[in-house]
Amino acid sequence: MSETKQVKQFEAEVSQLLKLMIHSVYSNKEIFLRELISNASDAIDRLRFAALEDEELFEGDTDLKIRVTYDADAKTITIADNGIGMSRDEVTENIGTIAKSGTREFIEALSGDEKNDAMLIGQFGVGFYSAFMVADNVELRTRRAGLDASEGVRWESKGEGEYVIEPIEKPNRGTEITIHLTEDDAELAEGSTLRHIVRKYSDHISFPIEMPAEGEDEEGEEEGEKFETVNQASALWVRPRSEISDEEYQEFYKHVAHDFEDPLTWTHSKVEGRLKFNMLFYVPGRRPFDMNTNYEGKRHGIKLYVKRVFIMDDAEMFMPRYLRFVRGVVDSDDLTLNLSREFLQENRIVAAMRKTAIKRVLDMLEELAEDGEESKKYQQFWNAFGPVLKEGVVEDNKNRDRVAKLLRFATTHDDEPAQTTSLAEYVERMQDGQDKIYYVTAETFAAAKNSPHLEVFRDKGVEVLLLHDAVDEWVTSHLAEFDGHELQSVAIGELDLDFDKKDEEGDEEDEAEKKDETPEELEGLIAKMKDALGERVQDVRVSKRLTSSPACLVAGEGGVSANLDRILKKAGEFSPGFAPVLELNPTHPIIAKLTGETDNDSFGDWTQVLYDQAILSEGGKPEDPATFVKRMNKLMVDLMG
Ligand SMILES: Nc1ncnc2c1ncn2[C@@H]1O[C@H](COP(=O)(O)OP(=O)(O)OP(=O)(O)O)[C@@H](O)[C@H]1O
Repeated sequence: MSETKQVKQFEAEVSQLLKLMIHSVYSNKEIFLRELISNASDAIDRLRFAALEDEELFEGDTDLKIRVTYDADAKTITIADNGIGMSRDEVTENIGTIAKSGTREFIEALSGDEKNDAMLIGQFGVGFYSAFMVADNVELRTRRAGLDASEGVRWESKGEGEYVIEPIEKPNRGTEITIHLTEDDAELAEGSTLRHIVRKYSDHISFPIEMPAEGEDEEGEEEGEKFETVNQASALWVRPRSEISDEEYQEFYKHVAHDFEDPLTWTHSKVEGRLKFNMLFYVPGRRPFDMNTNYEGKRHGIKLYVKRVFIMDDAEMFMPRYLRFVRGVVDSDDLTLNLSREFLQENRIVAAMRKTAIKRVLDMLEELAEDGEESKKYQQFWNAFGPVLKEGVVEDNKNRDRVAKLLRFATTHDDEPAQTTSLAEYVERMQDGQDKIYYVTAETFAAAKNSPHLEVFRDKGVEVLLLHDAVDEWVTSHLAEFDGHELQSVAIGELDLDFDKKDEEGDEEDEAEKKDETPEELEGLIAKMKDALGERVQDVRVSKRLTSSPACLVAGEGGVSANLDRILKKAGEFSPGFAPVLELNPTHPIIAKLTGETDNDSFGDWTQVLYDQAILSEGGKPEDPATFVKRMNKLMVDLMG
């Protein structure tokens, strides 16, 4: 153990962040206090939880609280808590580095432009380091609960690349942070200012936040020594909704979600049936810096409390994966205090609570999706978390229909990448006699939008959903129908868009007509092409899809689309394989030319090129690109004569 005084360098990322803090033009500097109080409250929560197992950790002091004191002359503010505290290793680990996910993305996003970067601070949230927005020196004294008084740690930094760490004697457990204010921010060290800031941002903290009694107490000879609680000091989520202001809900969100920005919406309910519990759930206003890791709900998902006592962060058993963007608190009166994660995963009470939790979150999203001013917010939600919510169609059988109603898509109706159309809107716009919901899947929006499979749909004005998220293939394979209308890929199976005829002439005649579809003069061509393509195709036939392209590939009935085949292969998963059908557009000049082609080699080249082009045009890659190019060049030279 290194029990000496050491000067250490911050990690490069921390240094960069600190520089940003020190030169910050972030307009809302006072929130540093909210961040430090939020950390203090978490530390007390963690102590109380650890003490469930080992009461000794209280060290005889169960009066859990946070104290904010100040010294106007010395220009300091001190925030002290009697929470869990930190060991020397923990200080180095937590305060010298940033373990937070998304840090790299955040640093990369910094532009050097102060205003822009200040906005990013707001999106990223910097916790402890926000102290450097108002301080030219920060001092932290801490001792981990249960360790000897001699194992206290003092940490100090000016925020300029290095910090000092040394052992101190600290009789009482917990953490004290002293902010040495800069000249510009010195006026913060004043009673009524601090009181105001605490009430504004930290009123919801469930532990008492004490400050020296002042002002009200005119007689106060002992001013400065008497303390009073300045916040409500009760768990916000157990208070009646009618008594909580929007601002309080918003500040509480920032505390639980470690977010600097307001949430988009929330739902708060008290359940008092067979089971008793409180739930408060929020939808964040934007997607976290790194969708993939933070998103998984690491650390800042749902907090579980049992009878007001904090039990754990990320109580993922209360929320299905597709709702992992939800942040908030669950507080049960029925669970016991000593429980493990494993126990909770299997628990009947938890299962019942989870069911209600899902229902509440879906209610909240439905409300947000309803018309009016709120629907803009729903769009904001969808843009941030749409791809995650979509997983619900696959994951949650019971709520599939509810989730389906919440989905939003880009479509050929406006040909814009923004996903704004609901399935209900699509159904409303369906043509007379149309009974299916058509969609195309591709890797990008552009590939979907320009897919040759859409030609006849565009011609006839039939709307098609343009899907290009990887998850869409799974969504469509699990969502067989919506509102009685089957979902149909435009790239799978045969196609019949003659809605009007069907209405007038009835199905039987229509069937008869369908069988008779290949004109005689094309039969020879088709047979020759099948021959030329061999195993590359399952079949060659005349297309009902194409109006301007010469050919396209579609999956046979019951087959997987080319897009899904590519996704599976890329992910190293088994694909049942794409056994394509090559469809031809008999009105295209190339097809007309091929009908009269007598040179077998040239016919073979044309056929292979058509096939490879069909792959390219829907976003795929020819199996043998070099041969494709060679053939193209040969044909071009031939044509040039
Ligand atoms: N008062 C405290 N008592 C004990 N540990 C603390 C205290 N303040 C901070 N820490 C430790 O330092 C870590 C880093 O704190 P910091 O505020 O930088 O980030 P955070 O709270 O983890 O996340 P965020 O940046 O999202 O707020 C915390 O996770 C905690 O382990």
